[in-house]
Amino acid sequence: MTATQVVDLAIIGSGSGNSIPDDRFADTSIAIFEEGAYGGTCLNVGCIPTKMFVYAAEVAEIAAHGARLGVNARIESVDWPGIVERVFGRIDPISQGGKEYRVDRCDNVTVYSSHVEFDGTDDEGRYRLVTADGATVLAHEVVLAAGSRAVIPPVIAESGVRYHTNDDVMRLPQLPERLVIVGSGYIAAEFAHVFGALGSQVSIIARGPALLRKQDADISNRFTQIACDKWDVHLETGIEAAENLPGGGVRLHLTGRDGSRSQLDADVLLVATGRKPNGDRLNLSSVGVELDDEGRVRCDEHGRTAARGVWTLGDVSSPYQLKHVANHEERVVQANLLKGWDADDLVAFDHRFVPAAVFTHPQIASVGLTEDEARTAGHDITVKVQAYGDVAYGWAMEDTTGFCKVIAERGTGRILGTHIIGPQAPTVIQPVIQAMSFGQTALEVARGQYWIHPAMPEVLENALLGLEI
Ligand SMILES: Cc1cc2nc3c(=O)[nH]c(=O)nc-3n(C[C@H](O)[C@H](O)[C@H](O)COP(=O)(O)OP(=O)(O)OC[C@H]3O[C@@H](n4cnc5c(N)ncnc54)[C@H](O)[C@@H]3O)c2cc1C
Ligand SMILES: NC(=O)c1ccc[n+]([C@@H]2O[C@H](COP(=O)([O-])OP(=O)(O)OC[C@H]3O[C@@H](n4cnc5c(N)ncnc54)[C@H](O)[C@@H]3O)[C@@H](O)[C@H]2O)c1
Repeated sequence: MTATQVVDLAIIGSGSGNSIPDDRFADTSIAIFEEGAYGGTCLNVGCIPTKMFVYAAEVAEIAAHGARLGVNARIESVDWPGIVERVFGRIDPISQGGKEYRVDRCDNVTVYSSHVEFDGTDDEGRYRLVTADGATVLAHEVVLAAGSRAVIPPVIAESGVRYHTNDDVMRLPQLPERLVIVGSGYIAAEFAHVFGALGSQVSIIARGPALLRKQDADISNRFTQIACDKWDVHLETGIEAAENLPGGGVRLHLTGRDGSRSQLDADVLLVATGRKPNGDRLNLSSVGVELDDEGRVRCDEHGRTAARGVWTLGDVSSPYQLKHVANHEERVVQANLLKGWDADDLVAFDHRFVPAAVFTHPQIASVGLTEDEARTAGHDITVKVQAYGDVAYGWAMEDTTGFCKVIAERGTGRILGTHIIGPQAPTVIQPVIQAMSFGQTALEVARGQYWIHPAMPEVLENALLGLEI
């Protein structure tokens, strides 16, 4: 495509950005640019496929540990290629269908399947967008919804070693016998569970003294203990060099905290060392849009950048790299586009109580401040840690490691944070997210409603009741 198209609105990225055009934009001419799989990270290489693998891993985990409950089960085999086919046999058509819908059924939308960058503005102040395959689009307004990408540490990137990221590890043709994961955050914890439960020997290389260090310290410590018991975890370990082994496989040369050196061989290397916002690949300086010190596009609480008419949302600019946040920001920007740049009733992002979950094993969920953050912020706090094993459903599961930790303000009972590690943690935590969002105190949540007996959320009810307010 080489002609110049003029549009009212350009959207860069088809993840959450693809949800902007709805019936209210029927009279708006729109260009959507997508250089990768249509639908973005969450659908194609993120939340959705990972959780489909996680669920299979949960089933394997339960079967493997049934004997504890008197159910002697055995995993005969894991059909990895079958799982891959099932997951992507479902997802790929959704991505394809999403693109076809925009191309074939939305007359006001043009999809450009190419990388795009800004090239300043024209004489009329319209933004000039140029694609890698030669198209030029002039847009009155632009939404940056370009997401983020995996960061690869230079020692790995420059070594020439074969490595995978979340982009391709879920499509490996075979389950690797030995998988080494570099990194110790969300992606490392989730894939360690997936591959470990399905039968790979998993090694984790963590540069810090614990895994999931951004979590509350009690959660991070508990998870690290559990992980060290089932995986080959190397804490406080650096990577000095990486190389391909003849005949396949990789070798990492490691250095311990005490300066000791060792080697680790694996069939597959997965890199999970954080994600970088894609704003550095848009030539934003040509239109006066800035990145902050962490590489995120700077914007105000309404999603407006420094360039009039250029809005932003999701991983490319948000302090939270989470799909529910990207979707929320998309709804805010969508509403504000309809109101107009200068409207005095623009909607604002609500980042007050952003929850998150790590779908590892055991599952982890959190909202609000950690205990350390609450103390550092000077709150007078009361903390209750309630073990799953001390409530009825926890007995049923013979759970020995899960707990729910609630942090509240002494005197008022205002809930400041909640952190859960244990079965169904992302589901169990939801009443607290609701309570914090609507300003209910710990006692109001605990005693202002019934809690189904003997269901898992009783662990949360008891934690709330145990606070010394
Ligand atoms: C493995 C993994 C698991 C995850 N699991 C969860 C989870 O369970 N729960 C959760 O809340 N979050 C999860 N996330 C995070 C979540 O996926 C992201 O926060 C979310 O998808 C961000 O949406 P977005 O619309 O901002 O960006 P994206 O969905 O990444 O969309 C941006 C799109 O822009 C395109 N693009 C970028 N630059 C250009 C350009 N210059 N030209 C053309 N196209 C461009 C990209 O190809 C991409 O498709 C996970 C992430 C990963 C990696
Ligand atoms: N369930 C979910 O919601 C979910 C799941 C996966 C990913 N995500 C999102 O995607 C983001 C990216 O995930 P992630 O796990 O890559 O990032 P992360 O920020 O969770 O963890 C990155 C890890 O890499 C380590 N690290 C960074 N640089 C390193 C280096 N040079 N050498 C060795 N280790 C290094 C860090 O210490 C940390 O342990 C997450 O922050 C999260 O927002 C969310």
